[in-house]
Amino acid sequence: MSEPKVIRWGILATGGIAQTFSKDLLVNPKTRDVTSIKHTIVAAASSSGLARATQFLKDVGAPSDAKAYGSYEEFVKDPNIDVVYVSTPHSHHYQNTMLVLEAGKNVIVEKAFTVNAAQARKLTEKAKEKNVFLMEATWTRFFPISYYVRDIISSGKIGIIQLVTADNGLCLDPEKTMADGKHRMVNPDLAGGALLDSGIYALTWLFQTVYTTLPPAERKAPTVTSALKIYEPTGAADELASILLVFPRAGNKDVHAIATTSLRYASDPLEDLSAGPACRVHGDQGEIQIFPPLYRPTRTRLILRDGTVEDKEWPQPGPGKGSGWFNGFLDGTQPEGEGQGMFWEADEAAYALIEGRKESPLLSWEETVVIMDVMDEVRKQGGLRYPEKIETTDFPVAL
Ligand SMILES: NC(=O)C1=CN([C@@H]2O[C@H](COP(=O)(O)OP(=O)(O)OC[C@H]3O[C@@H](n4cnc5c(N)ncnc54)[C@H](OP(=O)(O)O)[C@@H]3O)[C@@H](O)[C@H]2O)C=CC1
Ligand SMILES: O=C1OC[C@@H](O)[C@H](O)[C@H]1O
Repeated sequence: MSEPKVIRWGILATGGIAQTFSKDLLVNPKTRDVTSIKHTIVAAASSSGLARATQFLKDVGAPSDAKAYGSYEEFVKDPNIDVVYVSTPHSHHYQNTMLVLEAGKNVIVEKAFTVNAAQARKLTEKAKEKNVFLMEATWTRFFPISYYVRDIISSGKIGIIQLVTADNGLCLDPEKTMADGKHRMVNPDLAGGALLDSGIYALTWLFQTVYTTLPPAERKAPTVTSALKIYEPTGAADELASILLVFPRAGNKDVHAIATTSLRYASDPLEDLSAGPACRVHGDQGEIQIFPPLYRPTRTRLILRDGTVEDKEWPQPGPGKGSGWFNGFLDGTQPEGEGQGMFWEADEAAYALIEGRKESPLLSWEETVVIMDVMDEVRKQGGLRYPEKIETTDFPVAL
């Protein structure tokens, strides 16, 4: 058997999710039956200084020769990096990713991809110009459970899709846990709010079931009707979003799709799945249900009109090596004995690099831009605009 191809990662920013992602990168791929590739970390950069980057590399167990940088600008010049993972707050994605692209490097960017669609378009144009790989790192798309759900729909098992509902509610108690308003979840300067942070997962399920499952030529952007509730303590971030999308389809087969998201209620209040599914894809022959949390679901139920009921569990493989941020990320809990699941998106990037692809068919540049267009429209209808310095497409801008 040939040796696995090693992909050399650079980590831009050293916060919570960067730790989880980096630890997942270093999980042995054989634990998920992947043998053709392997990931390593060759560099990390922190805007907080060299010491922070050095400590980060130690904490995540990176190889001892991985290089620490105290500035993003120096880091992007490192010739040893094959691909960069950008994990700053939403507000910074555009500036940081443009910096990486200008340096001619491949890059994946945490969700939400950018603050707005204009920024998303600029980044895809730049990736095209530089002929490099670019992908929104919405990890859930690349889980085996997502492949399964998309396949169920494409196979026609549940018939013609009529309606999809998806809810991602995070019960964060923001006035208590983020009382000073500086946390990225509620801070307007960091493009905080439910929509961009957790609403993206509800939208991900709508899009990957209704849009991604069609051949690209048949995909049409949806119309948007929505309501937002503003989080009053910080004034310019949303705490609740309700979105109705109508996806046009030929032959009177339009699909209605509803996404809801919140910082105050949980999709699964007892965290035991007793609240039922968080996403339901209704076809005229049955439905596929996905249980919460929608950012990291581990259970599906298929119900067909012929009486079939099929429950499936989708535990994440590999050791639980992450820092434990999900299920509320504030209490540090994580399912015992499970991997986090961030390695799937890294694998997707690795395959693309090896095959010379510049984007992922599971989340194309075009689809990312359409999703950002939807979020722009929701913010427009809800009267939510962030500070100009993070909405701008000017580059470089110091934030
Ligand atoms: N995929 C997933 O499941 C998750 C994704 N995310 C996404 O990851 C991104 C980061 O989230 P998370 O890791 O929780 O955030 P953190 O606040 O924990 O980390 C963000 C990091 O960005 C860097 N940074 C640069 N400038 C700033 C600034 N002005 N304010 C704050 N941080 C700054 C800092 O790193 P440094 O000092 O080293 O430069 C900081 O540690 C977001 O896009 C979020 O939506 C978050 C959680 C889960
Ligand atoms: O991306 C995310 O997924 C899990 C949540 O806990 C977190 O708020 C969010 O940023």
